Amino acid sequence: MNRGEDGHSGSRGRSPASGHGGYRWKSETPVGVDRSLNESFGNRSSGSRGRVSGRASWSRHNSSGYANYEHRPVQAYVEKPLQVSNVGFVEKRAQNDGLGSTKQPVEVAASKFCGDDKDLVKLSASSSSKKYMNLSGGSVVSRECEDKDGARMRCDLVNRVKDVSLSCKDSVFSTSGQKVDHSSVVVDHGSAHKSGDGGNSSIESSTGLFDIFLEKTVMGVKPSLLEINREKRKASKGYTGIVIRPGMVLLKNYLSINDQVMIVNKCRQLGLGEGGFYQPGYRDGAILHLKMMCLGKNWDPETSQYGETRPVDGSIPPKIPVEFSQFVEKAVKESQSLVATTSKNMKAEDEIPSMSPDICIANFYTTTGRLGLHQDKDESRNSIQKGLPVVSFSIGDSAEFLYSDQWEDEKAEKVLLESGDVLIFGGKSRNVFHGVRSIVKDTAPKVLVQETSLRQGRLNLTFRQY
Ligand SMILES: O=C(O)CCC(=O)C(=O)O
Ligand SMILES: [Fe+2]
Repeated sequence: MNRGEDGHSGSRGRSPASGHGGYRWKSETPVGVDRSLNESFGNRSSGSRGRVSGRASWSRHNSSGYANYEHRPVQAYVEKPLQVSNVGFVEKRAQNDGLGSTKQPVEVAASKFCGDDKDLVKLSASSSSKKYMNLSGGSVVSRECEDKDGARMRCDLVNRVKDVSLSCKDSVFSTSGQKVDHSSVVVDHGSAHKSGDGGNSSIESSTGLFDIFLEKTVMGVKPSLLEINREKRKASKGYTGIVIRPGMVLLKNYLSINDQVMIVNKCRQLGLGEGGFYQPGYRDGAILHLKMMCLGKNWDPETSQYGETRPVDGSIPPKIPVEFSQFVEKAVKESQSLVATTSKNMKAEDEIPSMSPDICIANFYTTTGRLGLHQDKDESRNSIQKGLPVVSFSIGDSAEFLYSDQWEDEKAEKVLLESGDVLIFGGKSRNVFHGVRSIVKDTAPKVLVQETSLRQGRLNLTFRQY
């Protein structure tokens, strides 16, 4: 995978290029080095690369199970028949995953306007405020999902969220083996904001790993009932599927708040253990504008290769939690059935092939984080050739996500990825250039922030099959 944070050779590198807001994408290398202008290009020698110091000798820990975490079904909605604006009425198969969905038909209401701005699409179920996306030839499918018993579900949501927080709270240990007590930790987005990107928790300072939680120091402002109710309404509406382009599907509002809380808590727990969140950097000394943790296999930005250990500290990446993989496989199935309703000439499986993730790259972007245009192409040749999709979860603050067939941000299309969105790109879009232009501050759901101690910023998980 070439991860272009400030565009390291089109891979997940970073590449300075002419660009928006201090972003430069093009570099001297053909495939994407994206270094920010204020970063040092030199310093190839060992030394300060802004990453965790030292090679800790990690003791193996059992990261595979969810012994301390009880995951419960979350989809308490009834699916209805599916309708797509320019495709007509289609019966939609119910989700089948044992994660709690019902097997009733689903109705999907679609809304697409073509005004002056061609292909302006309203995401009708995405939020209470109007959100528009500029899509070329995309189609939108909005699934209205109702809970069987609205009141009960809302109650359940709050209870489940609490359960998740509690069970995760109990299972969090610092790497020194000390149990971390979060009973006194109250979310304070206000103070998180004040401390900005520089804030860190006491655990972070003692381990050298990046903590995606911030410990509260001052009593924060609690979200208003109005805000909480708005978010609950949004959560109970279900998700909206959008075919952005062949092979690329966006499932808006796909992960429920309690799924997000579970994922955040699990990532925080893993992030403070062996192979946890650290500051990645390139061989030339440039750093990525994000913190990273790999699950399953390690992706090394210095070599653009996957391996079983992380060269910078010898750590072994934690396994991908089984619940995460279930979400991914289910999301891919959903995207396939959406594609089946919209593309007449292609089999959905050809457009977005199925996959079983064995790699997850978790990125945490602080509010100044970004990632330059790049292609994900360090997976096996077979995986890339088959177009096995990359599945991306967004949690926390929203991100301006760019995608393009070319390695030029001026030509890139933009879509806002909000908390709970799942983006899938495989098949013809497997090699799409993509990146994160910016993080939109203070846009994380208040309930999520209240129920976890997530910092300001964005957690992104991209799943792949090697
Ligand atoms: O954060 C995102 O949405 C994209 C992340 C990404 O492209 C990567 O990790 O390769
Ligand atoms: Fe990527």
